[in-house]
Amino acid sequence: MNTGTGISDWNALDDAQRAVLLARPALSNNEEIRDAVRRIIAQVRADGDSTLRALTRRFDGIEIADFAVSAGEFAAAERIVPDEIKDALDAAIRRIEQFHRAAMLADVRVETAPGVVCERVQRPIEKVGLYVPAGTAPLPSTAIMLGVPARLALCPQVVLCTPPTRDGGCDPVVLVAAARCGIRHVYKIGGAQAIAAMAFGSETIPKCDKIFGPGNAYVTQAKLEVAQDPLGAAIDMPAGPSEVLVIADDSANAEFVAADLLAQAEHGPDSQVLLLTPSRAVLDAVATALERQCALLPRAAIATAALQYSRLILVKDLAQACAISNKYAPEHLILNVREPRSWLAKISSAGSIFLGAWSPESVGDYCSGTNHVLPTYGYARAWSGVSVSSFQKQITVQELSPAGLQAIGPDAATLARCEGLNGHERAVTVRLQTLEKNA
Ligand SMILES: NC(=O)c1ccc[n+]([C@@H]2O[C@H](COP(=O)([O-])OP(=O)(O)OC[C@H]3O[C@@H](n4cnc5c(N)ncnc54)[C@H](O)[C@@H]3O)[C@@H](O)[C@H]2O)c1
Ligand SMILES: N[C@H](CO)Cc1c[nH]c[nH+]1
Ligand SMILES: [Zn+2]
Repeated sequence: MNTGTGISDWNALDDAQRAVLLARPALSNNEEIRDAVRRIIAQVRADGDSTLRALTRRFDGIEIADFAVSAGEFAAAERIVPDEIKDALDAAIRRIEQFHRAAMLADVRVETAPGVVCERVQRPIEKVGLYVPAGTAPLPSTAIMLGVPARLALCPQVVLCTPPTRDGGCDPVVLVAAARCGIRHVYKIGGAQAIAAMAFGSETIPKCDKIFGPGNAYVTQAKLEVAQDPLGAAIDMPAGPSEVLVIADDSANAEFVAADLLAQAEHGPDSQVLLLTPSRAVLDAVATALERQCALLPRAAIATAALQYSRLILVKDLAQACAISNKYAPEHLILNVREPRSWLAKISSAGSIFLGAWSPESVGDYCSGTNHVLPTYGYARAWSGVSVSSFQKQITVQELSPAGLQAIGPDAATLARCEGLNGHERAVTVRLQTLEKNA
């Protein structure tokens, strides 16, 4: 099988060629996707459930009478799913919960001047909507990556949407995973239409304040669209087609590197995987291993399609590799090099980092404890992956005693005067004068 993955020498390319090399595949037909998604959102807003049924017929080829998963379906899922899978889910949930709990933001209380107390408290987002992809494969792991932090944040209303199975049901492992996270409101609906339903509500699907979760280019575009609408919903981040960038030195095992690249390539034809290495021998060995390993995968056709957008790049040294990686800002970065931790400080943009030969990206996808819902498309330059704080609002509080106001009020009055905002100034001075009179 020809995976079609070309090898490029970074230092033999001009800036335009380098930009092409680092371009994301899904953005090339973005306008078409955006227009299609806008039409879907407008239809769902206008006609609710009846449009959701029509779109599910069109895009998923399924006739759905009731989107809501019944108690009977949850019970059947519990019976069908083998213990081995339940045990692995439970172990993954334990580790994800352990890490996410430890990483929760603490409340803050600081006295910034005598009698002036500033605080930060946290409150859960009331109504959250979780999207669990299931186009090419149902991803129960995404249900726990979203369900665990939602539960730790104590969100009162959690709904989950996921595309229907071919027989009009819901993937049983997704249901078991959802139930283990305390989620009972699950709807069989996928794609941009699911995002529109959670953002604006329909007869069946409740409107949510914030929508979480990854998905294909349609899902991601829909999230971006509803986030811009004041009547829509906030979103966690644009978490689109999966990406991995591997930086390898000459100590790297080419079989490991190829396996890591294919693990993300198999997600979808628009996944993107990159290798940066100063070792020509590693590049050649990985190219050969990719061909051989890809042919063995049940999803070889998908992985092969993704490899068309993928890059094997020869670089001058590891410092140059880190600089290119920061520019690309990958969803996942694997540092398969001799002393990986010594390079960590050089990395400024990545969704999640995997250090050393024994840290495959797959463990982050399932069960190491970190979250796998991460920014793609280069959004890792400014966005972070999902955490408990994604499900919370941080609210600041301040409380001043009379002495506190006397201590800082004059500064506020001076700055208000400087901005020509006399109303602001008066709100302070009227109190200071009262205190003086009563002194
Ligand atoms: N960034 C992350 O954190 C992260 C995590 C997990 C998965 N992912 C990515 O999520 C994606 C999952 O994609 P998927 O397709 O398997 O599942 P999906 O659930 O995102 O999308 C499937 C839905 O897309 C809709 N659809 C299909 N064709 C359409 C069309 N032509 N027009 C409009 N809508 C259409 C259908 O309604 C279908 O239900 C993959 O790209 C994977 O790489 C990303
Ligand atoms: N790699 C995906 C995020 O890009 C997450 C995932 C789920 N299942 C397997 N992988
Ligand atoms: Zn994955």
